[in-house]
Amino acid sequence: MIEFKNVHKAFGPKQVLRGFSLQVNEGETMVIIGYSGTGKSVAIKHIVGLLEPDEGEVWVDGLRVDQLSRKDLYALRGRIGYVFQFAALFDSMTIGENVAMGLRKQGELSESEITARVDEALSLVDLPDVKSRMPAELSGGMRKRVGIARAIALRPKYILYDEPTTGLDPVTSATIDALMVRMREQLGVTGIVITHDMRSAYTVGTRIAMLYEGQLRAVGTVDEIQHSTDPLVRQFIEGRATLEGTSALIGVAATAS
Ligand SMILES: Nc1ncnc2c1ncn2[C@@H]1O[C@H](COP(=O)(O)OP(=O)(O)OP(=O)(O)O)[C@@H](O)[C@H]1O
Repeated sequence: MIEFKNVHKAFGPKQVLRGFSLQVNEGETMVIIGYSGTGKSVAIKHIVGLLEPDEGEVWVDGLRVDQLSRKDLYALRGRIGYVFQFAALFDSMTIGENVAMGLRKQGELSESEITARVDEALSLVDLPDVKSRMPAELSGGMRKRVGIARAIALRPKYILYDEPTTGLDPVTSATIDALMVRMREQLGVTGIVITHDMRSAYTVGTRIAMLYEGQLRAVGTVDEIQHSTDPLVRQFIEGRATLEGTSALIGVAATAS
């Protein structure tokens, strides 16, 4: 289980998280939605200790992340796959080497075991034949899938996906969505997905949380969020424009006119 408890985080004078609390249970895929710059990426970076809270706590499997020794933090990171927004593959390495990198770093498997894991991970993302290719030879969508393969090669308990479908065409996005569902259903991976794409949120989420002004605004099943009566949630999920400083209700009027 992953739990944020009243997390505050500022960068200089800029207060980003202002008492964010959220519980992510085992086996679920929690989608986090919210306006740009509201702190979604900042929140999930706390899970792997890339950021530390100014106040509040982040717990993973009963461990308080900011109080772990370096060694325990590395062990925790081994259980958490992180798929970054820009599937940052190393351009000078083959796809196979990219996927193997985390396993080599862990130093626990023999070369033949690593090869087997890389093959397995690439088949799981339906890219069995790209091992010896270079990243530049692949499309953006394929590179995202390689990023997911690299995460699952470590057989993580959790995967954090930061905007996995941003910049992809609808068909490729649907492939990535299907893959995230597969990770949960077939491998039992617990996921957290940050996305702006509501179609993707409804497809992959077992629950959806909305972050607003550094706090949890709403959390619920897909159905609950789709039927939310909170005007801010409605405005966001319906993608309605509003002018800064105007209320959500003015947004409704503007759309209707
Ligand atoms: N290391 C950092 N130093 C200073 N400011 C930061 C740092 N990381 C994030 N921020 C700021 O915190 C705010 C929240 O950023 P974050 O990336 O979490 O937003 P987000 O909700 O994920 O947005 P988006 O949907 O656009 O990715 C932004 O204003 C960002 O500039």
